[in-house]
Amino acid sequence: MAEKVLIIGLGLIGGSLAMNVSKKEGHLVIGLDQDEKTLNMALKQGVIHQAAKDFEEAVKEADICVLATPISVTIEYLHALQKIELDKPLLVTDVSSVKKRVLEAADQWKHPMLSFVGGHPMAGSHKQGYPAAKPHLFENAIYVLTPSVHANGEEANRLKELFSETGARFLTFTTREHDEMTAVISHFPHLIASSLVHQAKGWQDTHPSIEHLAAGGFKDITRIASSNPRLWQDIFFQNRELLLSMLDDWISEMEKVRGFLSEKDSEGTLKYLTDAKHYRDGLPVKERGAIPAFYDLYVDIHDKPGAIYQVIGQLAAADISIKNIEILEIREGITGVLRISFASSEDQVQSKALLEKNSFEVMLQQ
Ligand SMILES: NC(=O)c1ccc[n+]([C@@H]2O[C@H](COP(=O)([O-])OP(=O)(O)OC[C@H]3O[C@@H](n4cnc5c(N)ncnc54)[C@H](O)[C@@H]3O)[C@@H](O)[C@H]2O)c1
Ligand SMILES: O=C(O)C(=O)C[C@]1(C(=O)O)C=C[C@@H](O)C=C1
Repeated sequence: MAEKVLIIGLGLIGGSLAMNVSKKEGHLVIGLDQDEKTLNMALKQGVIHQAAKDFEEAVKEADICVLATPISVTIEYLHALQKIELDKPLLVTDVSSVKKRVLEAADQWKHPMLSFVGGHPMAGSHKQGYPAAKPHLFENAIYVLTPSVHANGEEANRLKELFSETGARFLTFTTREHDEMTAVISHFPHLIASSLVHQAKGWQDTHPSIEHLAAGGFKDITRIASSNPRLWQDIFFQNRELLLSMLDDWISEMEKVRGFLSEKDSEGTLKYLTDAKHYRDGLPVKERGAIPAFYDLYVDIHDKPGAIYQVIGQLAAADISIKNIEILEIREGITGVLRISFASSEDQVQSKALLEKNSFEVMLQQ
């Protein structure tokens, strides 16, 4: 069914969703953003069909409204929506990383025309704004739906249909389940990543070379510390109670690790690391989220001109398409590691065989 879809907030997430919705036959995408440059860019690129000037007018025109603004702003919009006189039904959804207060606001609605199904695509980036948006951001990602008390299954199905071009997989959870799980696998890790960066920064004065030693491991684990601080401050405060309780658990966990080291408990330490490795290695890899979505190969390369070209040139000659490429670690005069991601395991296995035939050292991760 053709729908008029209003997307408020055309940043990383809203812009990426708009790129998918505007591909759908017959759908009219209306964009609204406080940043005029963003709005103009999206309009110029055909990602939205109309730029709205007035919230109330745009809401009255739409069949579906997607709130893709910072969480506190989304909650303000939810309060504002119930004051608008509508003469046709409006299905509202959001993309917020924390759901408790969002659903509290929507559950309070007494408006006969309004219904709400919360949404949260579990994919993103440390980058922000419309320029970082991309249509394939949600490919293979989990897209969590959290229906409000007034919503029915049909409304969730309308959203699944609306976002069908994203390639995401939909799962429904209660608000509490969602907020607990995202606190564990997204919000708390973010807090730890920022604290690790602070720890390194603290050692910088006494060890000025420390920044040059920050290689693959540190960069991998702290990438998310480069995200938009304002957005994450909002997320931390929206999920404050759960994060406080997780900080207490973490402090006891660190006491346990401290005990292994102070007691020279090598068996305990080995078991701790082994258990973590087994759990981490068993996490699903074909979904986006904590673990990359693609099929990865790790290729050892030498630090000399043309080294990377030799690898990708051979894959190109064999007509194998690469989804992503990243230099994980390369130090002057020493070998580095190239992480190449493929969309299918066939491409991954074929590339491994090809590169090994040409004397590259390759490790496969599935
Ligand atoms: N960044 C991620 O990785 C990620 C992933 C999933 C969900 N989310 C959620 O998505 C939402 C947006 O995050 P983002 O990363 O896209 O941020 P962003 O900064 O890239 O985009 C936010 C957009 O909202 C606009 N905006 C802000 N206030 C507005 C207002 N009052 N009216 C209209 N437009 C306004 C901004 O101009 C900007 O274009 C947040 O609620 C966040 O929790 C983020
Ligand atoms: O990839 C990243 O940079 C992200 O932080 C994405 C991430 C995550 O924690 O996985 C961040 C917040 C979201 O609500 C969903 C996804």
